[in-house]
Amino acid sequence: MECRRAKAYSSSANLGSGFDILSMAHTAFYDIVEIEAEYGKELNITVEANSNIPTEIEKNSASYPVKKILEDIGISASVKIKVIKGVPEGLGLGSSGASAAAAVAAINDLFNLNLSKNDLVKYAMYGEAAVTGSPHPDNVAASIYGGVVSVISTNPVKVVEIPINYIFDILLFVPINIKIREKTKKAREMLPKMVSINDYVLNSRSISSLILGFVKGERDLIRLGLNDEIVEKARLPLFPYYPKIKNLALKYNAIGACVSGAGPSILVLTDKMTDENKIIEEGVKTCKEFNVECKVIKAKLAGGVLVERCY
Ligand SMILES: Nc1ncnc2c1ncn2[C@@H]1O[C@H](COP(=O)(O)OP(=O)(O)OP(=O)(O)O)[C@@H](O)[C@H]1O
Ligand SMILES: N[C@@H](CCO)C(=O)O
Repeated sequence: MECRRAKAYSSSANLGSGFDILSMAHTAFYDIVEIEAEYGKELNITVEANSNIPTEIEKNSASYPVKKILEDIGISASVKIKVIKGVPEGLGLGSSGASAAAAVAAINDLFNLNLSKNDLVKYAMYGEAAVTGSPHPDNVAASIYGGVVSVISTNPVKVVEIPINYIFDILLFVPINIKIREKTKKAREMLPKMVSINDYVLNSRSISSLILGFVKGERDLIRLGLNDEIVEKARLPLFPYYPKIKNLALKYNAIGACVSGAGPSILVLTDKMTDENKIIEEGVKTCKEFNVECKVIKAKLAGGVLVERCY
């Protein structure tokens, strides 16, 4: 039996107004997916995990993309998938996406499929569909590529890595006593079907400012860009502490703050001008005011998915 082990990092999607477009991989957490396989008469996939995630093939974000790849290519094999969760689930940290990213990278290497990174993203999106009912591409793109990415097309999938020319650190406020079942699915149902032209313009300005800020290495543009008028506002009941945390992050001179993915975690970008300790101290107190216990994780930008042989 051949075996591959892949490691994929957590991610924060959206980055303000880049809903389903922008995402950032970070070193906060990672998932490992090990896949063992041997050719057989028919396709048979089993999943085991070290946490309470579903192990039905079509409901697990690691196994469903693997099934899709092997069916499309026409490979009959007996496949054992082991998911070792490191990214906490349902907290807006791209947990389902990290498993999907690791799984597609492992199966690609195991069967020498030579799929491009965009193909890996395409298949990993099935993992998100399995979990949330919609194949959002942003988390899986960041976990596969690493760094900060922009998904500029989904049909066909095209992901662009954004050159980052400003050095920053990452703080994540992670609520540890909130558990919302099918959180991303619910958060997507909260979104408006129509938006005003005014909000559309404001969001377009923010997204262009953020991308230009990263590329040109201009702090002020990144700060201006980390804003959203549509998605974060519609989902505010899921993270009522967010406006207060964002205000104090800006008060203590963070570069900016936004909701991490569909929440409830909050992403704060900092640099040497930021009073991080104050943000952490007052941010944790703010969470408590809302009866939420927040753990603060410091992280850096992470690289893309890595695959090795299992020994
Ligand atoms: N391999 C997997 N890893 C993590 N969650 C999984 C996996 N397979 C299925 N799930 C289910 O998906 C849900 C987590 O997905 P959800 O979209 O709510 O969170 P997330 O991926 O952490 O957040 P976000 O997409 O906002 O970053 C949980 O209910 C979990 O049981
Ligand atoms: N773009 C997705 C990311 C989920 O992590 C959403 O906000 O629903």
